[in-house]
Amino acid sequence: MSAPGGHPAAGADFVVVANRLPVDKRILPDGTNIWKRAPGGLVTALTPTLATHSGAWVGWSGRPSTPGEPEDAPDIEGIDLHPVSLSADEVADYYEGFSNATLWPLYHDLLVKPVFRHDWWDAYVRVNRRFAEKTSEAAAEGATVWVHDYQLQLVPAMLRELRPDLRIGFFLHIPFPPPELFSQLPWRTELAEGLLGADLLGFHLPGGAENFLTLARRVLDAETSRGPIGARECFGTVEYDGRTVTVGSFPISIDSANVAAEAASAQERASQIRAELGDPEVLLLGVDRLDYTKGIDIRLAGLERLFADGRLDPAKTVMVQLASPSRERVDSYIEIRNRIEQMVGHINGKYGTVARPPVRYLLQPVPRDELLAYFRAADVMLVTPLRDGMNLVAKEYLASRDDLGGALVLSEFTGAAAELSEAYLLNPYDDSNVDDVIEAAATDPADDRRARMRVLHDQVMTNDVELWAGSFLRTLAGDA
Ligand SMILES: Nc1nc2c(ncn2[C@@H]2O[C@H](COP(=O)(O)OP(=O)(O)O)[C@@H](O)[C@H]2O)c(=O)[nH]1
Ligand SMILES: O=P(O)(O)OC[C@H]1O[C@H](O[C@H]2O[C@H](CO)[C@@H](O)[C@H](O)[C@H]2O)[C@H](O)[C@@H](O)[C@@H]1O
Repeated sequence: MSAPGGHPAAGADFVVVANRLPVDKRILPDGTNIWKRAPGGLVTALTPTLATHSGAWVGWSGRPSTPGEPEDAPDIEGIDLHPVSLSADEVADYYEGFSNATLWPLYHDLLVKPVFRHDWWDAYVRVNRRFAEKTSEAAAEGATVWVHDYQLQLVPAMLRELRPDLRIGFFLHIPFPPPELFSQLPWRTELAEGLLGADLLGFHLPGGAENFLTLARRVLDAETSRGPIGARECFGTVEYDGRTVTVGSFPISIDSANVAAEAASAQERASQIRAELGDPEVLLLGVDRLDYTKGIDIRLAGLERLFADGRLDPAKTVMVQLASPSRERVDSYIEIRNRIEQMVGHINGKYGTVARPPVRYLLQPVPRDELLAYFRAADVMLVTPLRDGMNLVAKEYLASRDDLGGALVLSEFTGAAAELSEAYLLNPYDDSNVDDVIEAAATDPADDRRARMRVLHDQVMTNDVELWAGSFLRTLAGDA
């Protein structure tokens, strides 16, 4: 049924559009489907907000569709889900290709060389259009639509063309690079124009927002504001196509109160984990998607040097690395996996005993309650990315520690470092700094570590995901 304007009368007033639905579709051996809540930063961040807004979510199920297969549309935790189908070729070209072998490395400091392919770009345009059309069908007249992330940068302009009645926000979850890097893209003009279809463009950090303003001036010759941007304040503007687009910084966070409560109830399991690991003097922990941006190799190399130099004792130290498989068919992900597994084997072979390898490595996601028990058990949390938009793991660790135990080692090259200055900050490109900081976090007096944790825990409890989503949506509504 359509409203007078031709838009769905029963559509949602608030629609989230993201590459992934907040669930994964799994096919059981008997051929039936089940939907499971998916891991990942965006999903974790938005689920509580959507549940309170009773909105809709447009996204991909995480599996390629077979031609002709109808997509079922489940309703999970009060959210109306609208699946977008991708064929196996589109998964290869749009998701693994243009999103994760072109844009991802380009936006993460060229840590690997981006691949520029016209057939991938064509698939990106086609899939973005499909998302825009699906969103247009799901949104009620005058609805607010919140588009997310680098996979969907053309959606704001495509959607505006289809539905000028909508209020459109866009948030980028990864860093926005300096114009010097972005300008390598053969399709830089199209992407910048795609983003400017939004009413509000959000970035984690002021630096990302300022990079975008510079780009709009250089690539589109647009008129922009020039003053500094602040977190959740001092917004910038771009005048484009007869409209004013607002640009701002909104550092994402987590559902802190829930994480703290769930982690406190995992204390018994945390003690059990330490016992299972042989009650080490120092328990170091890493939790990441297996991605070359995360610096898993950086922390392993640091650990080996600390063992080699006698600064940490391999008989009394255990490092647990929980890695979730990610983008497994992309070459650079295959390479980093091989490298990490070779390093783990090398350290255990050289510094372990048969009964007690110092590194315990898992390549599978663990259940949420188990993850929180690991946070609660760890003496030192190692977050060492070479570049990371925010890093929610760091914030989850801090929220988990209402006992004020533990210590956070945090790379300066994460978005989280901008807010968490009491962490043990390190430069992952400086080997001796890596070693010094990990050693300090493991051996500093308990009172010093506790004092840092008190500030950091409070910081994350105050700046939670409600503040992030609320400040973005108020700004989008023009109420900021
Ligand atoms: N349940 C579960 N969640 C995980 C696991 N590994 C990572 N996560 C979650 O995935 C999210 C990762 O977000 P973030 O650190 O921002 O990095 P991203 O992977 O680049 O989005 C966090 O909410 C983690 O708790 C795992 O093994 N199990
Ligand atoms: O969907 P995947 O390809 O499996 O990847 C998972 C998510 O990874 C990225 O996360 C980013 O968003 C986080 C929340 O803002 C942020 O903390 C982190 O620094 C980013 O890397 C990606 O941006 C998401 O789209 C993916 O769903």
